[in-house]
Amino acid sequence: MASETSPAAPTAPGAVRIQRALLSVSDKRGIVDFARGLAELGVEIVSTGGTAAALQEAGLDVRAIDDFTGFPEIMDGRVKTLHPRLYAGLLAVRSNAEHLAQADEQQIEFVDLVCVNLYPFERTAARRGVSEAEVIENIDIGGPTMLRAAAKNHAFAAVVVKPESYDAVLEELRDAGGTLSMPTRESLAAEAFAYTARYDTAIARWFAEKNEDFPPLFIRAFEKVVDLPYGENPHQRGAFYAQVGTRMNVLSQVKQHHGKQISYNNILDLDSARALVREYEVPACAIVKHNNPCGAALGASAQEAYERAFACDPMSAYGGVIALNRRVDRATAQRLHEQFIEVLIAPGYDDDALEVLTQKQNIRILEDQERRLPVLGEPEIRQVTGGLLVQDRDSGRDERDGMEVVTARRPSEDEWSDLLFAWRVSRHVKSNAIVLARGLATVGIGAGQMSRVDSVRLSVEKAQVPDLKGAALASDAFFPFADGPELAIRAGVTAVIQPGGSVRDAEVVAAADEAGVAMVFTKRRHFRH
Ligand SMILES: NC(=O)c1ncn([C@@H]2O[C@H](COP(=O)(O)O)[C@@H](O)[C@H]2O)c1NC=O
Repeated sequence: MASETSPAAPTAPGAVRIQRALLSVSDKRGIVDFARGLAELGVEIVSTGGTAAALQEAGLDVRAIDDFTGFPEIMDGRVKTLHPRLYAGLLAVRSNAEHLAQADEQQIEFVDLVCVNLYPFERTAARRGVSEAEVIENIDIGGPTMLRAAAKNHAFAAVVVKPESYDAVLEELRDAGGTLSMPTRESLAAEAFAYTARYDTAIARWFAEKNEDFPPLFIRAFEKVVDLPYGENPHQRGAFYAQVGTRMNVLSQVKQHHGKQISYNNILDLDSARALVREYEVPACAIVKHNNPCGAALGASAQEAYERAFACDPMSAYGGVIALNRRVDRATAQRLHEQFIEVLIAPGYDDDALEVLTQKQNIRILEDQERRLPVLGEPEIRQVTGGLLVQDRDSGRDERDGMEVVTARRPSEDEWSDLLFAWRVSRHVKSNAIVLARGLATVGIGAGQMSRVDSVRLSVEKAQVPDLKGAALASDAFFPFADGPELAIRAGVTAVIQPGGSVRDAEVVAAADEAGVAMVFTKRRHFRH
C-alpha cells in the first residue's frame, strides 16, 4: 500500500509533503524536540533501537524499524535498517508508473524524510589508545546508505544530517502546511553528500595512515574554521580550513585575548614562530617577519630571551610576530610594549602583563594553550598548479653525536652551543639560509637569497654588533665555494656548521683551517623553500 503524496491538500510546485520520517541518530542532541515537532504535524515516526528508546522515553509514539521492515535488528546493530523494504520506500521515483506499480505489488511504504547522523568515527579514531576493533565498529554502514538514498531521491524525499538544521526544517514544515520545497531538499541533499564524503574521507585516511607509504589516492577533507579579513593581499579573499581528523591545527589551542582578527599572513608567521620556540626547553623567543625569523634567542627568562632576540635586528622586528615559550610577566610586557607588534603568542600572561599589553589597540595577544609538543605524523603538503607536493616533515633533531668536526681545530664548548643553536634556527629560515649566533642569540640572519654568498653578506651586514668575533655560523646547505665562509671569517666568525657534501668541500675546509676556524659537518641538509 504505497502512500503517495496526499491528493487532499494542495502542495506548491516541487514541494513534498512529509508524512513519514525515519529517525536514526547517534548524536541525539535535539532529536526529541525535532520528533515532537514532526509528530505534531501528523508525521509518522519510524526509528531504530536507541533513537526509538529516547523518543519513547520522552512520551512520543514511535514505530520500530523492525515493524517497518518486518526484519529484526540483528548482529549488535550491524544490520538494522539495511532492508529492501526501506530502500524501495526511499528510492522509488514517485512519478514513475512502473515504480509505483512495483511498490504497490511489494506493499512498500514510502519514507519522505530521513534524519540520520552517523557513528562518531572521527572522534573514536582520534582517541588515544583506542582499539582497532572499536574504530572499525564505528564505521557506520546503514546510516550513510540511508543518507545517500534519500539525498539521491531528493526530488521526492528530504534528508537531514545536522541537529542545527532541525529548527529550520520544522519551521518550513509549519509554514508550508507540512511540505518542504525543492530548494530546501536540494540544499539538504548537498549537505548530506558533503557529510558522507567527509565521513568516508576520515575512514580512508585512517586506513592510509596504517601504511607509511604515500597512498595512490591522497584523500583529505578540510573544514572551514573562519573567513579571514582577506588573503595575502587585500584584493584576495581568504579563509582558514582545518584538516578533518587531525588532533590539532595552528589555531585549535590558541585563545585570543586582545586585538583585531588574526589575518592570513599572521597565521603563516605565527605557525613559523611557534615552531621555532618549540625547539627549546629553556626560555626562547622568536620574532618572525614574512615567514623568516629576524631574531631568535634563548635566555634565563622570557624577558631576556625577548630582549636578545629583538637586538638581532630591531629594524626588521617592527610589526613582527613574536613567539615566546614562557608566560609573560609585567616586566616582559613593559619591554614588549615599547615596540610595534602585530601578534604576540605565549603560553600565558600575568594579569598585570595583560594590563600593560592591552593599552595598545592593535596588538593581537594570543595564548598558546597547547601544552604538549604535538607529534605531527601528517606529511607536509604544498599546493602547486593543479596538484600537491607531499613530503615527510623535516622533523627530528640533529644531535652533536652524529656530526663530524672536519677542521684541525675543534669547536670550544661555547662554540658548540652556538653552533647547535644556530643550526636549529637555520631550519626555520628560508633557503639559502645563513644564521650567525653568539651567546645563544642570533646576531645576523641572511634569508631567502638566491646565492649562498649573498645570504652570508646579508647576515654579516645585518649584524648589529661592532664585529662578529667569536660568532658561529650555520648554513642550511653546503657551501658550493669557499667565498661564503671566507666572507664570514673576515667578519670575525670562528666556527661554522653546515651539512658538507660539496665537490669543493676540501677548498671550503682548507679556508677554515687556514684561518684557524672550527668547522662541523652535520651530514643533513635543511632547505626550506
Ligand atoms: N546497520 C544499520 O543498518 C544501521 N542503520 C542505522 N545505523 C546507525 O545507527 C545509529 C542510530 O542507532 P540507534 O538508534 O540504535 O542509537 C545511527 O548513527 C545510524 O547511522 C546503522 N548502523 C550501522 O551501520
